[in-house]
Amino acid sequence: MVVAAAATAVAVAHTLVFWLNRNSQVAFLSPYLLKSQDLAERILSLEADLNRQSENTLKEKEEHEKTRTELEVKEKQLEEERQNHTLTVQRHGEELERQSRELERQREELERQGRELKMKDGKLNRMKTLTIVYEKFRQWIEGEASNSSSGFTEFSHSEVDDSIPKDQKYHLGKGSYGIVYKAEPRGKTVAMKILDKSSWQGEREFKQEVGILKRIRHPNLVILLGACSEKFALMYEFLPSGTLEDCLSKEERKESFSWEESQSGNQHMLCSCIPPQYQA
Ligand SMILES: Nc1ncnc2c1ncn2[C@@H]1O[C@H](COP(=O)(O)OP(=O)(O)OP(=O)(O)O)[C@@H](O)[C@H]1O
Repeated sequence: MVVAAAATAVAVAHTLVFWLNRNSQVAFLSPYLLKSQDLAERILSLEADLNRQSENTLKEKEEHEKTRTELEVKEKQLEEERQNHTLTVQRHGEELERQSRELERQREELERQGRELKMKDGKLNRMKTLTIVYEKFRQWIEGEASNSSSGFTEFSHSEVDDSIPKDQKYHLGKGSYGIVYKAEPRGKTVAMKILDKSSWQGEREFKQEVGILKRIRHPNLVILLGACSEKFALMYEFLPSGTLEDCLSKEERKESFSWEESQSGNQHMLCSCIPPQYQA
């Protein structure tokens, strides 16, 4: 505004000087008018400087604004990257924890399988020993001379039928394979077991079994005195002292045998049946 006013004043002064020079009437005013012209030019130059500076400042301001915006964008990006990084680290941590739990579970599973294998191994070894013992036992049975079965009697169908007692008091008990009676075929007291036919495959199997049983001699086993293959009947020597259960309860042994105990019992009994030369 000031500059415009000065410029106007200068223009007016010019016109006035021009007009005065032409008319040669106020020549004495010329030095002042010239000074004021200089002043006006300097003002114009200053104004131009100011305009330039103002433009520069504007440009700088725009640059500054641009840089600030860029910085803000970068800052935002960095923040997003930081958050993403934090999330990734957190996910990795969780994944590591999950993997470590899984490893721990697999380790425990391996340990459990190891224990199971050890147990199976032990059982397998016992079974192997038992198999060897049974095999030796079989060899012994097959190799035994038939004279060991001396005293064995084949009974007829009718002899068995006739000796089955009607009185319930001669009914000794019932096992998994049949009923046992106290009977007296051919005047000899025996425990006669009539096998349930459904529990046998047939006569051939029965005869095979009898062939083995009649050869066995052991202090803890009853002797098979006779049989009848038509009736599936087995005659054992009669034991007057009651059942095994009675004996055990007398000894107040209430707990049952474990699998291992019964197997080692079987093994011990079989071993003691077999002569030393056949033993494993
Ligand atoms: N030789 C015997 N002398 C006296 N009683 C006997 C004789 N054999 C068996 N008994 C009686 O008959 C019952 C049944 O015997 P059995 O041999 O049929 O079966 P278990 O040995 O008791 O069982 P499982 O057949 O299931 O092994 C016995 O509990 C016993 O009371």
